[in-house]
Amino acid sequence: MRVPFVKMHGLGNDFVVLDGRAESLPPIGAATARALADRRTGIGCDQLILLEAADTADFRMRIFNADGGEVEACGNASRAVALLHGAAARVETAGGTITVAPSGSGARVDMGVPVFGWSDIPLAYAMDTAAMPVAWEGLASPMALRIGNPHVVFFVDDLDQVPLERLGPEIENDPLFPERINVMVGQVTGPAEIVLRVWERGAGLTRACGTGACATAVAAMRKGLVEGREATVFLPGGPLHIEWGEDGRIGMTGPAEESFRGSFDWGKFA
Ligand SMILES: N[C@@H](CCC[C@H](N)C(=O)O)C(=O)O
Repeated sequence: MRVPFVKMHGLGNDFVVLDGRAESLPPIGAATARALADRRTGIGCDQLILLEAADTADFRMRIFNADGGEVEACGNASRAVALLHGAAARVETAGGTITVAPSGSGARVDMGVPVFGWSDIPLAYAMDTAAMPVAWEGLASPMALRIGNPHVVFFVDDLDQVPLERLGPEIENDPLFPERINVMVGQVTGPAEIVLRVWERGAGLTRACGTGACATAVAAMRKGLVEGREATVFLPGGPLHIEWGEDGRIGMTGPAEESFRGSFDWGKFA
């Protein structure tokens, strides 16, 4: 059986998208997701995205990291999926229902409301999530929050000095984070500008993370590191515009692109 796929990306954070909305696909588990995501022997991507029919939204988006783990949210894939769908839509995810709307060569996504409670993120024990009393070498006093998925955000004076490829996996897998965590390191470079590097849970260093950009902008706003409630977050793959409305909801606007379409032999990956 051959299964069609669309290869897409948002700022270089890349996806294999399988569309099971009209005709359902065979069940996908961790091993299949890992095999498809493998850049040497599969199609290759940071996340595998599965679209399914839904009862209470226009459709459902399921997200698998390159390590095979199914997770709750993916900001960049939300924009890619908006482009693929071609119209505004309510999209059910494991992290909550989001609203996507194509805009120019990308999309705006209503990412919902951030969550700051330690047990909701979750952390292993109670602490102040706005200034956590923890450090990994020079990375200290981060903020933890949930944007559908869990993030820990550090701010530093010089991003180039941070060995994220070494500290990222250490922090991701620290017992303080029972569901592991996405690790964001930001440097504020202007009244509404942040430069961000990303270590993603289950995917490692990526060129961009949409939920991570939202988490970092909200953390900077909460800490008073930027002025107002809008910021541009510059990732290795390019910028995202983030607003945090007075109603508590986060808006994310940025590009997405289709790279190519193809099909694969299901039996090879099942
Ligand atoms: N690339 C994504 C986030 C994907 C999921 C994340 N690695 C997790 O494990 O929560 C984005 O653009 O938000």
